Amino acid sequence: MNSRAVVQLQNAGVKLGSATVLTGIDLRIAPGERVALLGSNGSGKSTLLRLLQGLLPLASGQVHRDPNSRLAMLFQRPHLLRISALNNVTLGIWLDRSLGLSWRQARERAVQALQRVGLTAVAQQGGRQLSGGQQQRLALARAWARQPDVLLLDEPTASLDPYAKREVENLIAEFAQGEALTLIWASHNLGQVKRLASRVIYLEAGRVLADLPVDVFFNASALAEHSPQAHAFVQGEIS
Ligand SMILES: Nc1ncnc2c1ncn2[C@@H]1O[C@H](COP(=O)(O)OP(=O)(O)OP(=O)(O)O)[C@@H](O)[C@H]1O
Repeated sequence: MNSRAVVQLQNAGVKLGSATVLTGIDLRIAPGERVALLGSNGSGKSTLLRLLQGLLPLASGQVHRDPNSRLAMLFQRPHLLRISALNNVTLGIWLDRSLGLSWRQARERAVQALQRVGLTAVAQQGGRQLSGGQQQRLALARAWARQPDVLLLDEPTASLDPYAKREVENLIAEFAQGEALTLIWASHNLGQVKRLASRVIYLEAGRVLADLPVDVFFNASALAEHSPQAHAFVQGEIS
């Protein structure tokens, strides 16, 4: 068993303004895990992702990130520039000086990334002019081109139609398959969690109330025993 953690939280707490948004979070994520964050609106999923990515300071506790692991994050709505799809990816990875790529190398990698997500045909079109599903694939290409060890995704398919949802989900599954990529993502889609996750974390009011292997989480009686709150949440979602 690999004892290395890509990221670890100990008794972590986060405040936003005067509000305590995360409390007493203990979490250890090993390479290659596919961790889904579940919980109702406002339970703290996005805040936890932003904390893991290093975008938020801790109010209490500790965070350790493996210095050799590269993290990339994808948001619900992609942040794209008013330049071509190809340049959105090229610029994104060229600006990441930890990659140390020349513009030419960044462009070569961007071309490959667009091919991987099936956007070669629209490479010269404005990134913001693409459809919602294409924009999310473009953001995924930009994240993938950085060759991350850990991919953090905040409801990456939430704003997409069912077809685009499945396309983006399939790409995420492909990236995670057979590679040592660690996936951590927030989702409201239980089917997607069943399909992609190896582990499920359930949050309520900024606390982790369940942290279980996916098969245990989706076993109703086992879940009820581990966490009545998580069980009630899942029942509410599927009813
Ligand atoms: N800038 C802020 N200042 C104060 N409170 C905030 C701020 N941003 C978020 N919050 C609060 O933090 C809590 C957790 O929010 P967060 O966005 O992490 O939840 P979430 O589980 O991702 O929700 P959703 O499913 O709706 O995306 C919520 O109660 C929210 O109102």
